[in-house]
Amino acid sequence: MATVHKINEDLVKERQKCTFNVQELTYLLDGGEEVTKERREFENILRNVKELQDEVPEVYLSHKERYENAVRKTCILQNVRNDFEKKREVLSPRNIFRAGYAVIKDVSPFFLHNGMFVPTIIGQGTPEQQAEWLPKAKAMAIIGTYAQTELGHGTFIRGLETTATYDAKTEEFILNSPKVTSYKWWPGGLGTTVNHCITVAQLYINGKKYGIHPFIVQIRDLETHKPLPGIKVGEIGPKMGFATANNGFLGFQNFRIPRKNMLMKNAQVLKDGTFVKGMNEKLTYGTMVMVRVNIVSDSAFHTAMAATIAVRYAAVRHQSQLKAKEPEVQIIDYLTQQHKLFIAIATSHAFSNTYTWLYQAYLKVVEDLGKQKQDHLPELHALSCCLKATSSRDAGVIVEQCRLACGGHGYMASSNLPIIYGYTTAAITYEGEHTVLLLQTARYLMKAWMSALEGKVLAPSVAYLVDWLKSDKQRWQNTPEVIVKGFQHVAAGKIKDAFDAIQKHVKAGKDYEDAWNLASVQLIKASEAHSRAILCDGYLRETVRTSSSVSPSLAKVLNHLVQLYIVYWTLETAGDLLVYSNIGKDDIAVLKEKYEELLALIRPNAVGLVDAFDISDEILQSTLGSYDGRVYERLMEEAMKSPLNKEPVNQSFHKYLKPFIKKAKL
Ligand SMILES: CCCCCCCC/C=C\CCCCCCCCC/C=C/C(=O)SCCNC(=O)CCNC(=O)[C@H](O)C(C)(C)COP(=O)(O)OP(=O)(O)OC[C@H]1O[C@@H](n2cnc3c(N)ncnc32)[C@H](O)[C@@H]1OP(=O)(O)O
Ligand SMILES: Cc1cc2nc3c(=O)[nH]c(=O)nc-3n(C[C@H](O)[C@H](O)[C@H](O)COP(=O)(O)OP(=O)(O)OC[C@H]3O[C@@H](n4cnc5c(N)ncnc54)[C@H](O)[C@@H]3O)c2cc1C
Repeated sequence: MATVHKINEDLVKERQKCTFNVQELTYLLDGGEEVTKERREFENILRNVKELQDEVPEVYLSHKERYENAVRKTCILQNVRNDFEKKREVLSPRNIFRAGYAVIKDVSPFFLHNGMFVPTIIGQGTPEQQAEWLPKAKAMAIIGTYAQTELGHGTFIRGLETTATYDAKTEEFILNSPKVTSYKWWPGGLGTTVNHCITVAQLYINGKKYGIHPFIVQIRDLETHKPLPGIKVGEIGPKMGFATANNGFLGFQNFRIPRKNMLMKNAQVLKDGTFVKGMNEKLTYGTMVMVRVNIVSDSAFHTAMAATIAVRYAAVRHQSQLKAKEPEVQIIDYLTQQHKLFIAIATSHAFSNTYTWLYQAYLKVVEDLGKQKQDHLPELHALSCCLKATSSRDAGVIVEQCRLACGGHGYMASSNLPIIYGYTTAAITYEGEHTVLLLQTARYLMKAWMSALEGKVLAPSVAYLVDWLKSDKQRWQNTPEVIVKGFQHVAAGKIKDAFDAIQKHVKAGKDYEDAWNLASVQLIKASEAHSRAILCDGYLRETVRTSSSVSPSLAKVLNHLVQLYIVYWTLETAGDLLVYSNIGKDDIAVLKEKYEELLALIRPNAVGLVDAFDISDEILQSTLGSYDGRVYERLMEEAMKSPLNKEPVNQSFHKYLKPFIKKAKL
């Protein structure tokens, strides 16, 4: 029988202080009681699968062993999931995504299968293609990835070099990787796991180039798993994180695939080689839009993980005295510690709330596209770019801040903060590099500004530009609503400045493209300010909306969190607000006090708030963040698992140290 340990006394006291119902918040964050129940039930089943328990912590395994262990466990996870779904409903993607962390300590080698391969077939395939590939892909009879990036190009996908040349005689495409730079590089699972992939390649028909399109390609034999003739595939080697993601490379040499393997929901190639244009060529980029939306949700989860670890640890950890002769204090009672941590909790809520409305906006665009309507696509693209960029970047900063808040122990692999940092920061680069995505949003903002000047009606997310042009700056008040207006004024002011900078360069004789480049630092600042205004506005609106449907005690806490988020960012961007809004120095002084008040209000609920994220110990994988708070015991237990502690004297002593010391004595 498993030993039941006592819960750390500080944590017991913290939980007693909590002023709201933790369970109620968990249900709210999950999207309903049923979702929470389903999640817990599934996590509970996984907890009891003996084969999923690691005898040796993964960190001590070699690169190869780690990968093999991840594949082994991913297969078990998939089987458990299949059994679960046979008896009950299909698990929600978020719940299966969360459970994955309990099984694979790092990133699953199947990550891209569910994350991009299946969604691309859904988003880019015709009904016939879906009927052919989806059942096999969903059942994992075939396993795939998304192979777009090449050694030479990741951002500029119009520059991809893999070619797909149509041969009308055989009704096939011939895939080739003409140069080393045209090798696919990065796709998760490609190294040694998948047997299929979506390959994004330049289409050629009768010598004419038709741009990039997605193709389904089988790359390995389904029986032997050997690469098919004409395929060169392998793993790219160790990275900063993503240790078990099995990222790979791939090259083609006259590799033939049938015509029906080009995903043709948008553009088509007919048997005779006629190219039929799609409604909008950018719809080929659709999977990326979907993943960017999902990254906002991932960022919320990663932030919640780091916050849970660091807040629980801060409640357990005592260090230094506030007053002489008094006991050492819980480090969570240092205001500087609260400053580092409470924003982590609020940020996770801000991203969850943002994801809720952004995902609905995404679904609406998908529905519209089905009716051949694409009016809201540019706005969704602009929003998904800047919110992906800002949420992943903020999450990276927050996770690192949480690590620092745990002092030396945060640096331990067993805290799990290094792994969380690895996958959080990867998201800043993948699925569209940070700066590049901010610049995509900036393109939209420049057009919106021009439309605003022309008096046109703007899309809701940029409608504030019209208000800003129409009215004088509003009289400042230190209320969340007026502060959000202030963020919009900052965004509008920076958008105007960037626009004027471009115009100035153009007037001085520069090409528009050069002018754009010369103004691009201002452009990304405008995009960042726009993101912050959107995040704060959306978070505030969602909080007001949900507050009416939850208990008053919970509504109060949610209100503290959203205020903290807004006031935190006011103080962080005070310089901008002083330039672009009516805020005064005195208002900032008042807000500094308000911020300290909010920290004090949140303090009794800090542990309750991270408990409400309901991240099980198996998912958290952290010596510092477990529910029972046995921090020191767990650190010691984990240390004892080091292979170096398995023998009293390591052989290197006899081999190297002893002769070395002897020599030194002579
Ligand atoms: C089902 C969901 C349930 C919810 C569950 C959520 C819980 C989470 C669950 C699961 C999580 C799963 C997460 C899975 C994560 C998997 C990630 C894995 C690892 C990473 C994979 C990858 O990185 S794949 C490769 C990604 N690569 C990129 O992103 C490349 C970036 N580059 C580009 O996108 C383009 O090249 C770029 C846009 C930068 C430029 O393109 P270009 O053609 O040159 O265009 P440009 O000239 O600049 O602009 C022209 C015009 O087109 C417009 N536009 C551009 N892109 C789009 C678009 N995508 N959509 C619409 N319109 C677009 C652009 O705005 C321009 O318009 P105008 O200004 O001319 O009007
Ligand atoms: C962990 C991980 C997993 C990945 N998984 C996959 C996968 O499964 N499938 C896949 O296809 N790809 C994958 N990728 C690749 C990823 O999508 C690309 O790395 C990403 O899109 C960035 O492209 P890049 O590497 O070419 O960077 P680059 O574009 O070369 O960026 C380098 C620098 O140049 C700057 N830059 C580039 N273009 C511009 C511009 N127009 N204006 C201003 N600055 C610019 C960038 O801001 C950046 O600072 C993965 C990457 C990582 C790190």
